[in-house]
Amino acid sequence: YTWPDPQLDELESLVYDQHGFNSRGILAGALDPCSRFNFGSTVNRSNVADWIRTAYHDMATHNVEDGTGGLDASIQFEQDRAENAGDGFFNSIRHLSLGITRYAGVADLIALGAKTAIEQCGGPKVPFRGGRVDATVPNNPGVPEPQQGLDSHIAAFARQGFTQTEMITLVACGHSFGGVQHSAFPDTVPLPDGVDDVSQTFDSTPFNFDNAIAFEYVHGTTNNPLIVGHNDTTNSDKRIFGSDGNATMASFAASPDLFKSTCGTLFARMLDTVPKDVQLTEVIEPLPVKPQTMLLTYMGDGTLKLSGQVRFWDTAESTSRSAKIVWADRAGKTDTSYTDVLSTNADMVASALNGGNFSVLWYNVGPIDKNFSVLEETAGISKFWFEIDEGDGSGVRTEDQNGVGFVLQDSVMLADSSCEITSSSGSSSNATIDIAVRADIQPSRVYIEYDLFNTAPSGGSYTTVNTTDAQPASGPSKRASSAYNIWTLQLSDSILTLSLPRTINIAVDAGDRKITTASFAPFSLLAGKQCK
Ligand code: HEM
Repeated sequence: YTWPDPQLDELESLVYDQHGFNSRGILAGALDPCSRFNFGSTVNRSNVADWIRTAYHDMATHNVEDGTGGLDASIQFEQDRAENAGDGFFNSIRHLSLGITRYAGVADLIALGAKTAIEQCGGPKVPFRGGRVDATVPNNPGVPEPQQGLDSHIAAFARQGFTQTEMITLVACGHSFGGVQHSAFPDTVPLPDGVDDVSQTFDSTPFNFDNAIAFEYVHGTTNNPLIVGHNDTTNSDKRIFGSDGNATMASFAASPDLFKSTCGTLFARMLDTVPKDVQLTEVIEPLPVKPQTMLLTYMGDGTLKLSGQVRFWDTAESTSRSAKIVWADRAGKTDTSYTDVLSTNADMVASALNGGNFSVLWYNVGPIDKNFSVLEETAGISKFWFEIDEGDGSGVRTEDQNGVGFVLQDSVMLADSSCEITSSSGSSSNATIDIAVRADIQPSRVYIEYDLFNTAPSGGSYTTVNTTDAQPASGPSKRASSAYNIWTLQLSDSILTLSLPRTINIAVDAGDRKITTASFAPFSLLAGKQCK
């Protein structure tokens, strides 16, 4: 895709900004190490296993015939059903919902959680698409349970869109992680003396993806409670794995690579099983060069400040490299003076999932100690791009999205006269957000938009986009120019308390056009700049 695209930019960041500088924390941050469990001390439980099981149970209500159900976060309303025994769903959703925004809802975060867990903990690469739509009511029941017979399981997977061989595979892929808990399945897993609860694992490596689930089954060394459980009625993995004479499981026991690649395909199908009217995005690939939070600030002294950061994917640190940003003015023309350095330092490195075998390098726009470039207000900007010289004689490389450039509007932006008033105790702030609107725009409305995090009485989490309108500003501190007019609004910290993440964007409606800025965190941007 081409930058900027607010939804795809956010999804791309959730998928790829996982470790190191500018990492998001919510996903891979909770899987480090893979045995990490945020909700108690039951031996052998993990976030990894809970997130994968949550995605399967949410998807498992899908009906290929009528297109209902699928990965749509309806699991939020289905947790009192016997087929959803255990507290793993509640825990997973509580954590993953911290990441929701108007661009990615609970269902996308559930899918991202599973994808990240699988990849971070030794599993196959799972291509990711976004755009799932959160259900507001429960779906029809239909998650398979261990006491049900083989015919019932074959029928349930067929309803979900999977053949018998795919059923064997998907169960093995999922049960490469985690185990069965006594508290949720007391008839399947007995409680040893001296502990409150226990989880008996499906294989000897419950926190990492590998083919031990198949190897130990085929070689008769398994301790999987759904295979060697004392109560044969609940030995569903035994019936499922043996249902084709062990052919599929034997092939996985013999080849870790076959198991991994087959699981990659089926996990992706599992995550992309959605209600029929949902249109998923393209597969989110990392942008090789990705600007982030590129913001213009109206300085009121004839200049605009351009700040932001740029991520170079699969790029190692190099002392011989020089990199610069170049821009075109509002009229589309460039000039030898329309350029500045990009700068980086040793802290600005990141890496991909699973440790990654390559580096990701971030750069500041402008000198490292400034992190901005200065533009002429009268000239403005329409787009920018990057010129990289590796210093190895190969010449200058231009990164401009195949000639399109990185388009940036200069019609509306934050004004530098914005400031905050911190309460005497320092516990709350009120911000004055001043907004510069280009004088040749006739706005019908100037406002900010921010996501508010809500919890419905039924237990579901969702976001709403709230707005606060600005008014034309007056007074000497609001330095309008012939090129820009100033609008202003008040924003209280308490408004943003429920906002996750605490970011806003400025928007202008003009005619049938809506023009918006990138989102920014107002209070951290103002950073104690007190109103006079
Ligand atoms: C006939 C189909 C299936 C049955 C009967 C079944 C049954 C079970 C049971 C009884 C548990 C224990 C849950 C607990 O103690 O909280 C479990 C755990 C788990 N299941 Fe399945 N499962 C099936 C299919 C799948 C599939 C297709 C996946 C994913 C692709 C999956 C992923 C998991 C994971 C990751 C766990 C571990 C959870 C943890 O350790 O907290 N299961 N399953």
